[in-house]
Amino acid sequence: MAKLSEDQIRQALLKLTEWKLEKDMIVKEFKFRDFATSVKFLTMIQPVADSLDHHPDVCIYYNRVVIHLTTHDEGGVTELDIRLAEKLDELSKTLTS
Ligand SMILES: C[C@H](O)[C@H](O)[C@H]1CNC2=NC(N)=NC(=O)C2=N1
Repeated sequence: MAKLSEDQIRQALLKLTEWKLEKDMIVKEFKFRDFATSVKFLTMIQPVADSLDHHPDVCIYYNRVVIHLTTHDEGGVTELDIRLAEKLDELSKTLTS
């Protein structure tokens, strides 16, 4: 899948919640009530990432989960990153509401 231009990425971010463009990645910090919920979020991400064959870079800091998305094979952000970001936003809502 082809790398998106900066304009295309910024346009795509408009339909996402609180994702930022940082160099060749899009980044978001998700906040949960505790560490168990952070870990649960990660376990929910795994099947989605495997089904898309697209995997996030993840850091957990107690109740915060920082996700970096990029397409390693292309060296930048592609439509796959945008698709995964949308799915992560949906998943996170089931844990915070
Ligand atoms: C062989 C496999 O399809 C590739 O290595 C996939 C796996 N998951 C991936 N995830 C991400 N984020 N970028 C990739 O380029 C990528 N490539």
